[in-house]
Amino acid sequence: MSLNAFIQSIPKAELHMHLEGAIEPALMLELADRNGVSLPWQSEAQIKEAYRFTDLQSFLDLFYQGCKLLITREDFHDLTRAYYQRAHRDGIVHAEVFLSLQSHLTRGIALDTILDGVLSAIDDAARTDQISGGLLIGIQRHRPEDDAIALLERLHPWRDRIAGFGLGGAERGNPPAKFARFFARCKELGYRTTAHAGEEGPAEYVRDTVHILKVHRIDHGNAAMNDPELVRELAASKIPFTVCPLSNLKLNVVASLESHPLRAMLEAGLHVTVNSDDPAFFGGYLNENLIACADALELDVNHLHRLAHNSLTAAFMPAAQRDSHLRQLDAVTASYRAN
Ligand SMILES: Nc1ncnc2[nH]cnc12
Ligand SMILES: [Zn+2]
Repeated sequence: MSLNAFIQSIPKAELHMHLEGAIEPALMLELADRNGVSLPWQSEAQIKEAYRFTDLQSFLDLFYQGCKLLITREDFHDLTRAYYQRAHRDGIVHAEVFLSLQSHLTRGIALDTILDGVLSAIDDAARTDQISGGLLIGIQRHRPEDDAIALLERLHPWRDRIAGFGLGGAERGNPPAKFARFFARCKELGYRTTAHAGEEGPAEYVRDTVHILKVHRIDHGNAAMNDPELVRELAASKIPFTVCPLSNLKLNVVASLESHPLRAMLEAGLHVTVNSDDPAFFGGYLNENLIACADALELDVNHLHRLAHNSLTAAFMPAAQRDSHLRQLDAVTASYRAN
């Protein structure tokens, strides 16, 4: 079995993927047609041509444009279902997905419409493909903290269907401390939390995200590597990092995949996982991220086993289910090593 086939065959979790970042060009055209929304592009090739980003903000501008195509329950359902079908083909056994609710609510789309569409597709995936899912509500950090708190309270009736809350959007100029009250309230209500940190922001943002927001996971976290003392602390605490290599490449967070910190993060003892972030925009789903990193960073079976193991233990998943996937992972890895 080749290393790429091994990557395909191991059970793994994806923990950092924005649903609106999974709108493939073909679906974009279909949604525009279905909803009578005009697009500046006529073909899939033209859409792909537009995906040249200079930084995070240049990408977010397009990401928010794409959000406007999502209007009906079916739109949210079809997008979510398409992602889970693709995840299942990649050998993903559990996927937690971010939803940028505020982008849809502020356009006047009803909360019921959005959540029914997404949650029904997550249920379909569990029933049809035995892939478990989790919905993470992604708060946008350029908006006021009070809006996030109001949304948190409004979501109370769905509390049993929400796996956790995250924080994304433009990092520079929106430091973690801006959301201290929001994350304290999440904690009071018993929610799991994650936050993007150290993607474009400095190591200090990663430290504050852990110390002030007290999140369960860090999304990205690359900049932590600029602070050796922080790395030692985060390695000891075993806090998971959801790293997104192809995203980092496309948004110029790294100059090349060869210079990506993923391998150094693993070797420093950080609890690193690999994820696709916005796969339709960045040219790769989870396996493509893993394969590209294996190539560029010369990862071997031990690294890849560790990454899959980390993804399963970092997931917001019941222990019995996690342990069953871990046993399967060890069995597949042992058989690969034996051949
Ligand atoms: N890579 C990213 N960083 C911050 N916010 C995002 N929203 C969608 N993708 C994102
Ligand atoms: Zn992200």
